[in-house]
Amino acid sequence: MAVAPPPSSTHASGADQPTTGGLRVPVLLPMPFTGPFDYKAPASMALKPGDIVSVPLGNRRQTGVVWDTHTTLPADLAHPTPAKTVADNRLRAVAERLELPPLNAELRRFVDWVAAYTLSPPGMVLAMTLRLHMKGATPAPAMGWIAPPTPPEELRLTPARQKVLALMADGSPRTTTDIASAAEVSAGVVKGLADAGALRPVLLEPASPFAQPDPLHHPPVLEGAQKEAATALRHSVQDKKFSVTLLEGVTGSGKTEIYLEAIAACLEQGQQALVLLPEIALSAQWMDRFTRRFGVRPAVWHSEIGQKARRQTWLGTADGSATVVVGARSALFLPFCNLGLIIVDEEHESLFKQEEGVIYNARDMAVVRARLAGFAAVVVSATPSLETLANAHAGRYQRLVLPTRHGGASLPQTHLLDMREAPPERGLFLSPRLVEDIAATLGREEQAMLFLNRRGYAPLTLCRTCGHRMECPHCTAWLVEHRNRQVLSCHYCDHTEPMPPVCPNCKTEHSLTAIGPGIERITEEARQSFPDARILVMSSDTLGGPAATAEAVAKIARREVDLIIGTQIVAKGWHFPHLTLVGIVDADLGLGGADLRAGERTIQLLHQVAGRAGRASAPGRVVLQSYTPEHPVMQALLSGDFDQFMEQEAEQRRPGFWPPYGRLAALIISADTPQAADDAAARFGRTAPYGEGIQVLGPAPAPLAILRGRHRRRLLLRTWRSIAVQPILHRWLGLVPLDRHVRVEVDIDPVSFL
Ligand SMILES: Nc1ncnc2c1ncn2[C@@H]1O[C@H](COP(=O)(O)OP(=O)(O)OP(=O)(O)O)[C@@H](O)[C@H]1O
Ligand SMILES: [Zn+2]
Repeated sequence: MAVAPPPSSTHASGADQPTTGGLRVPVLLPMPFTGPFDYKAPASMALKPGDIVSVPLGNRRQTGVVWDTHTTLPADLAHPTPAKTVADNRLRAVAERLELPPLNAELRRFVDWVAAYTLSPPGMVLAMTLRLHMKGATPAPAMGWIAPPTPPEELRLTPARQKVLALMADGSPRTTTDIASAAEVSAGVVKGLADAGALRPVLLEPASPFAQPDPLHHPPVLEGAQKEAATALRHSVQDKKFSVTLLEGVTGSGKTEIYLEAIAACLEQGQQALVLLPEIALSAQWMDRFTRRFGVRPAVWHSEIGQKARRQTWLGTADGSATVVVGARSALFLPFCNLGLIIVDEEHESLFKQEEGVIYNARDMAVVRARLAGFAAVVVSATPSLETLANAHAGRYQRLVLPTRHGGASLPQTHLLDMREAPPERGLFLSPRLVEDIAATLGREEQAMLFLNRRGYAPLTLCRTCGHRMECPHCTAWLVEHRNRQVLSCHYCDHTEPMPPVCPNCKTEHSLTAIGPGIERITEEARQSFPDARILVMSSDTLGGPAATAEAVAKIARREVDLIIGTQIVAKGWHFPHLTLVGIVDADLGLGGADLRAGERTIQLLHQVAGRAGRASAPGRVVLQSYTPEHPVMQALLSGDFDQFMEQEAEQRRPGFWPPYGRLAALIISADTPQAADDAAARFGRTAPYGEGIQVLGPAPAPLAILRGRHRRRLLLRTWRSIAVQPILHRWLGLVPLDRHVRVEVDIDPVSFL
């Protein structure tokens, strides 16, 4: 049941006063309300903006944050909510100020900004910052022992006891466990000494779990372009001003090595650094690299670290003890107290876009956080997005380029295999020429990799008798066969069903047929072609988590694997020195559909996979299987001229004001019934904004017309770059009353058009 919130008052204007004394204070709660609520602050609490407090809400207690009494948003984004002032005598009082570090002004402004930009309730953005359970968040201090200057007179001294007293003679406090292991005695000895009065209990400061990275631990030797780039990055950090730098370089050119120098500069000036990776769970090798450079591991933030680690890292960023954090996009909302640098590695990755809840792009919001707080951001890629390239061309971003691979390694040679000329045998998917190439590679005792971005055995199951297709009952999607688990499953929702023995439509037996390949099927084919090869399959189905991934990567490095078969996981920045051949099973996949960025995204992904080949002394080869070798994407992969391809992309997008030359915002309307969805979509269509430089496309059924049982319609607002979409959207949304069953999602700068 919904709790009736206390009446709200968002102070759209007002003096910039500290909210001390027995006053009313606005408190932002991590919930989908339009703004903060007013509470009464007992004078004794002396509350200030940023303090984390517990307040009554309905008949519960809720954690919230004392918010600012005025907004600092630019006019484009400021969206004043009508202030409904509650009489003083009806205000409820703040219950308690929690013993937690307050959220600083920088972070509060960032929360407001992201909320306004994405049209999300500010409380939902705050929720991403407060995502730890606040209860009991201060860890209990540990107990330890200290030796008094003189031991008690009648102490019986055994050899074990002497060892302990010798250890403790330096006067430092230690825990029982530490004493027992350092003096090589049992815990009983420690207890005996304590009982005899030879050790006294002390409270230990809660130890920070974060060791400090040492910028001088193991610096690399840099020359030429690497040295220039590292120097430029160091300077932008040392400037302590807002700047964005694009660090662009071919795969294996040392981009990671170079941006670690920016982190070193940041550490040298006593500031914190944040590194955002698209898939932190896959970062085993990255962690090792960091450790080699700085001597210790960084703090890590992603959805799979436990509750305790989350709490420690959250507190560590707030008190400054966590100096370098590497994380997934949500790390952007950690309460850093002294952040001086954000790095976004693989900035072109669509995984930086969060598609649920608060819909935001972590790459873009990282730049916003850097701008609001005045420090350097670095975005890194071998194949930068058109958005970032346009920013570099316009001079908004500094651009640094590493043109060659490190250590004399050459870029892999690319071969286009025209599948119309060299088709595989019926029912198979690897061209005989690719099979020969793999055989030759394995014969030289080098490693090969097959890439196909499709999980499971087959993307479609069809009845040969009646043509029935196995579809998800809840989504507009085919069911994907997973033969290892003997199920059909939907890749858009949780639906999974056993493989039926007969066609559910015509009841014919043995008539259901797998159409097309997934990596399970490619693995089956590879096992037949290379019965002696040691094959490792890498996909989210076979790699349970970060530990399993790390183990798989270690196996490859130890050369216990000959052939790697994987989905996009294999593209992720790995450095496999013995890998010399990469075969792309279906280079055309991903080019179908009407996605604005299909070409750009395909070239980025395939370039990255290709970049795994030949990173050490032996030269690498990449074989692309394609039915459309004349396609500009294939030709660009063949020539390696990424810049020219991106220029052509730019020319195609410019005239129609497609991003980055215009702005997009999508409305996704969903409802329980097609009728309700159509009605609501039509109302949005009728009230659509218009004007010079403003256009609305749709409504139209979404490509995923049904998702988890909800019927979806889309509208797309496209404007000139000079026009802010937020005020237009606010007005538009205000014009259309919706009934309870209809939901509207706003997606600013959409990446997915499904
Ligand atoms: N100056 C250097 N000194 C020693 N080793 C280096 C240096 N520069 C790069 N390397 C090594 O070369 C390899 C490739 O470098 P790195 O992984 O940084 O490249 P990258 O551009 O980030 O690659 P990718 O885009 O493919 O992920 C790594 O093993 C790295 O340790
Ligand atoms: Zn489904």
